[in-house]
Amino acid sequence: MSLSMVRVDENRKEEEDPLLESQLYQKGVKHLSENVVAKLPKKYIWPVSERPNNATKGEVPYTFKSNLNLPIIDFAELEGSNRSQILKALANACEHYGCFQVVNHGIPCDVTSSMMDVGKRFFELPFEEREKYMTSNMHSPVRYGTSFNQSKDRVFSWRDFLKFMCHPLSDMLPHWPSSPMDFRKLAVAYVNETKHLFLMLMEAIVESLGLAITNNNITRQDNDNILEELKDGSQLMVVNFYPPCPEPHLTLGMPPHSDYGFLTLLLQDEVEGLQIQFQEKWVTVQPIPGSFVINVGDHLEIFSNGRYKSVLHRAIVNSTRPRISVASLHSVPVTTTIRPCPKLTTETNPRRYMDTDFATFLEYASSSEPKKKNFLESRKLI
Ligand SMILES: O=C(O)CCC(=O)C(=O)O
Ligand SMILES: [Fe+2]
Repeated sequence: MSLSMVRVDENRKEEEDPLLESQLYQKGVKHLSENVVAKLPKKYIWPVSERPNNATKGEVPYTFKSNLNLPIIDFAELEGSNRSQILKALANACEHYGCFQVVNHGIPCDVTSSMMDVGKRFFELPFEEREKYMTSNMHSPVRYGTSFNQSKDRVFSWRDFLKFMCHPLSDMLPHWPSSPMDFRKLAVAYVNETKHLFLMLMEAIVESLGLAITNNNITRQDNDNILEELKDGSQLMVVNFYPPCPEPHLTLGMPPHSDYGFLTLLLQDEVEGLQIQFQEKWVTVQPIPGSFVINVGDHLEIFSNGRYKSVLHRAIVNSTRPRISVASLHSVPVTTTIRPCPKLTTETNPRRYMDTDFATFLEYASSSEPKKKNFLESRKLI
């Protein structure tokens, strides 16, 4: 295909052949950023009200730069005499922010940096190699793609991604990319470490909800057996790649959404881009090298009967630096029903969400455009 066919002119009258043009967009933004454009193609231009605000042309759109201190949880302190204080901080973060950063989490630095590095090398492979994993099938164990849902999105997002399922590991592993050659080895180490950290965090979160968890008086009913379910639960890894964008103030790397699971463990490089909504404003999460951003997902909001809130977040892009993030999404097994924990509902605080399961979510996600917290809204009883 001749790229000149989609070269963007001054007035953004770009399309000579809509079919060729859409084929080009389907190849993703890495391809686009390497081949065309001094201006952003129309397909990526978001309505004014949804663009990153406060940015002028050519600037990196750092909205509301750093006037928020996102809670930082020192994971090592959870094991010490400060545990009850840290649990309070955790509860506060999950109730009021839906998000916190974890430092001293115990995952070796070479495991996190190798995952970032091999993710980056995957996106450096020739397109023909990456293309092998392109599919619109949401149930596929591995999926390479662009935007959010490239067969449905009317406006595209400036992101390419690689998603791979991780549970059960031995069944999933043979489907993962075989190139770069060390991809599987490094990703397995990362998957195991993040799963362990997720379970430790959930143990603390269950305790912070007032559900007994001490070794001597743990009761199955109290925590509704949730920790056991999570041990055998689903894990999805998403590597996001955001190349430099010619007009970042007009687009988004990822539109506002909440994650579906219990928690997402997000590893980001040193380039800013993640924003969370806090008190109706978009706030940039300052990367802390080696730390994880932890997002409360919809399933934890449901389990806690609305006490902990899933966080609305999005990614913005910039004109100079590529950015990578790796999200690890965790939940119960795909066949398990998710419902408010009975211990957290009372006559005066009745159940706020109806039963839901993964199948319903996947159905929803593949049939409609993601809009904010719409899925969760559709599960609300009151
Ligand atoms: O890249 C980011 O910072 C956000 C990624 C994200 O929200 C996701 O993968 O669900
Ligand atoms: Fe997300």
